[in-house]
Amino acid sequence: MNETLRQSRFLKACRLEPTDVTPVWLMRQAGRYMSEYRELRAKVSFLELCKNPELATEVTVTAAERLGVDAAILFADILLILEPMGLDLEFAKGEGPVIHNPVRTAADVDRIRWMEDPSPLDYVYRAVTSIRSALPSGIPLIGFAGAPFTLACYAIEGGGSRHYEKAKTFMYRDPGAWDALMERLVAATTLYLNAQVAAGAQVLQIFDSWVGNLSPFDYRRFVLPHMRRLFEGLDPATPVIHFGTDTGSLLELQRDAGGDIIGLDWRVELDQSWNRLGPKVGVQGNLDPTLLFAPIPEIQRQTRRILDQAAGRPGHIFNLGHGILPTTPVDHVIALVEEVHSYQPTPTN
Ligand SMILES: Cc1c2[nH]c(c1CCC(=O)O)Cc1[nH]c(c(CCC(=O)O)c1C)Cc1[nH]c(c(CCC(=O)O)c1C)Cc1[nH]c(c(C)c1CCC(=O)O)C2
Repeated sequence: MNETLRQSRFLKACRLEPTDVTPVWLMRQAGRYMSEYRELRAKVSFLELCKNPELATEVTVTAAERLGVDAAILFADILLILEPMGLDLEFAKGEGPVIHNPVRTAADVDRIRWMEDPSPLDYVYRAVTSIRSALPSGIPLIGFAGAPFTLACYAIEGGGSRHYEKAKTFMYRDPGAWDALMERLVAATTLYLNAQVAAGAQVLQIFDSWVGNLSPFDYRRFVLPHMRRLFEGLDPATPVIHFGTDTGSLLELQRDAGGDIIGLDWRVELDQSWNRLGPKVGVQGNLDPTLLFAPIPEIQRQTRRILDQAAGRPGHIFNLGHGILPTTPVDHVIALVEEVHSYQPTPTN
C-alpha cells in the first residue's frame, strides 16, 4: 500500500490515530437515490451491474466523487456469495432478494457447497482491482461481505423477513445443522474477504444487518463462536468494521467476537456506547438515515451533536446507522458530508 493511502484520514481513524477532521462515508452511498445510478439501472439489471466490473467501477467511483467522502465501498451485494454455494438468487422487481431453493432441513444444509477456492466470485475481485486503480490515491476502498448469521437468515427464509421465525426455528430445532450451515458460510466468507484484500481492498466491513433480532443469550450460543472464527481467518493487517443494526444489547458481545471498528445505529447514544466498548475499538455511525429527509439545518444540528459526542476521540468514522434510503435528496447527503468536514467542536463554556 502506498504512503498517501496509509496516511489517509480514513485508515488513520481505523488505526485509532488522530485525524484533521472526522472521516465520513455512507452505507449505500452508491444507490437509487442518485440519478446517475438510476440511469444505469434503467439499462441493466441489478445482478448484471454487480457482475460487470466496468459498470461496478463506474457506480462506485461516481458516488464517492460526487459526495466527496473519505472512502469508497465496492459495489456488490452480500447475497452474491450464496450463488456459488448452490442457492438460486434473484432480485425480483419491487420485492427485494428472493432465494428460490431456501435451506429448510439438515439435508438441505448438506447440499450447500463448501467453497473450495474463491474463484466463482472472480468478477468481484476484478471489480475491486479496477475500482482501486480508478480511485484517487488517498481514498481507501472498503470490501465487504455479509456475516454468517445474516446470510443464514436469507438462505433459510428465502428472502427478507420481519421476525426470522423460519431461521430461528431452524436454529432452535437443529443446532447441529445450524452450526454446519454457519461453518460453510464462515469458510466461504473467509476466502471471499481475503481475496478482496488481495485484489486491492484496504478495509473490510462485515454486515450483520439482522443480528439485532437475537437475544444476547442466543448470540453467544449460535453466532459468537462462528464470528470469532471468521475474524481469526482474516488478513490481520486489514482493519475490519463490524456492523449490525438494533444491536444495543449486543455491543460488548460483538466487540468480543472481533473487529477494529464497531458499527452503531441511531437507537443508541454514541458516547455511552463507546464507553461500554472501551478504548481498544473505534466506532462508526450513527445518524438516523431518515434524518436525511429533514431540513438541512436539522441535519447539520444532529451531525454536530454526534460529533460533539465523539468529542474528537480518535477512531470515530462518521456514517449513518444504516443505508441511505432510495428517495433521499442528494443535496441533503452532500450537505451532511460537508458538515462533517467543516465541523469545529462546540465550545463547552
Ligand atoms: C441486507 C443487505 C443486502 N445487501 C447489503 C446488505 C447489508 C446492508 C444492509 O443492511 O442494508 C449490502 C449492500 N448492498 C449494496 C451494497 C453496495 C455498496 C454501497 O453500500 O453503496 C452493499 C454494501 C448494493 C445494493 N443492494 C441492493 C440495491 C438496490 C438494487 C436496485 O438497484 O434495485 C443496491 C444498490 C438490493 C438489495 N440487497 C439486499 C436487499 C435487502 C436489497 C433490496 C432492498 C433494496 O433494494 O434496498 C441485501
